[in-house]
Amino acid sequence: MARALITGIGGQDGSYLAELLVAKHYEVVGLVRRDPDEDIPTLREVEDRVELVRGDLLDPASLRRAIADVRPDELYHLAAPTFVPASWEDPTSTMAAIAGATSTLLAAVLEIDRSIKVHVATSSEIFGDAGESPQNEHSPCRPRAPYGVAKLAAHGMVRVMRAHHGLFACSGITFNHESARRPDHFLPRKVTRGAAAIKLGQADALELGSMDAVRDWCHARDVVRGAWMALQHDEPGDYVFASGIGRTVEDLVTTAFNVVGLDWRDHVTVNPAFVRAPEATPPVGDPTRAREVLGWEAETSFEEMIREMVEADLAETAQYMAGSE
Ligand SMILES: C[C@H]1O[C@H](OP(=O)(O)OP(=O)(O)OC[C@H]2O[C@@H](n3cnc4c(=O)[nH]c(N)nc43)[C@H](O)[C@@H]2O)[C@@H](O)[C@@H](O)C1=O
Repeated sequence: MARALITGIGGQDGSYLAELLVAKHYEVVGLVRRDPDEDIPTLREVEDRVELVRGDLLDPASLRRAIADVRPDELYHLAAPTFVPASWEDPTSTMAAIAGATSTLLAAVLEIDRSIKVHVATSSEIFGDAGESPQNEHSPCRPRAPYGVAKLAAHGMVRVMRAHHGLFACSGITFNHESARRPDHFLPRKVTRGAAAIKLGQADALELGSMDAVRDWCHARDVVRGAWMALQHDEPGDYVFASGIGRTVEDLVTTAFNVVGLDWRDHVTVNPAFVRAPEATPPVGDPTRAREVLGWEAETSFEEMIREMVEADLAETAQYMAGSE
């Protein structure tokens, strides 16, 4: 039985990956920052089938210990701070938690067991003002925020540890990926939750930022399947995981409000507090390499994903309303 260690198992991506690996009969161990005995709602489907160990991205010894104790065949490094604007508030700990932790894990693999296959979740934020769109694995990288700089350092560490030491290490350059497990400070969940609340009379307005910003959204389930596929290939490599389609915030809002049969124009207002500096290069991914080398493609369409999220939020809001009656 293959054994996998997932950092960030309690997050959106970690929980979907845990479900995938459990279904494939892996022994799954997850690294969590909090008390492993605490309830982690995202892991309800697999809680009896995964083991949790404690570790903190800012505590290198805890990361090394996890590798040494678990001795996984495959390491999926997904844990990281993820909200891009927050990286401006504390660039130093952003670098430590993303670039520092990735270096620590790769060095630990080298020292403890260099046969461990490693997948590191990086990000489309490494491209920033790339000057070309869509972006592929060879596009220029000019990140625009400390988060992207830190992810680019992590991506670079994967590449040099692979080239210099021959580690089986892969960087998954993931564009935006979503689900009903996404926290609602990210746009898609904020919109689907807002549309559900408005539909059920729990709110009447939704404040957003830039309506014309472009993103390439796909489902988190698809992205984590790509991570697994990368580690099953004969050779390690880097892959863009994306739908390949750019959509605006307005497209997303329209799709979500259509699910509940409302016109977003009656409810959405722009709050400058949520507006970010416009991007010169639209972040849209070119997943050709993942498709040609791994046979990967996004299976859930954008519309299906948004519908799934809105329906989950309608159910959750209705449950909350029933509980507070
Ligand atoms: C690939 C990358 O993907 C994610 O980062 P993100 O793209 O910053 O995600 P988001 O959902 O916060 O913003 C998406 C877009 O939506 C615009 N937008 C408009 N109005 C609101 C608004 O009200 N809230 C938010 N959050 N965004 C808004 C906002 O300006 C931006 O253009 C993370 O997973 C990150 O970890 C990662 O790696």
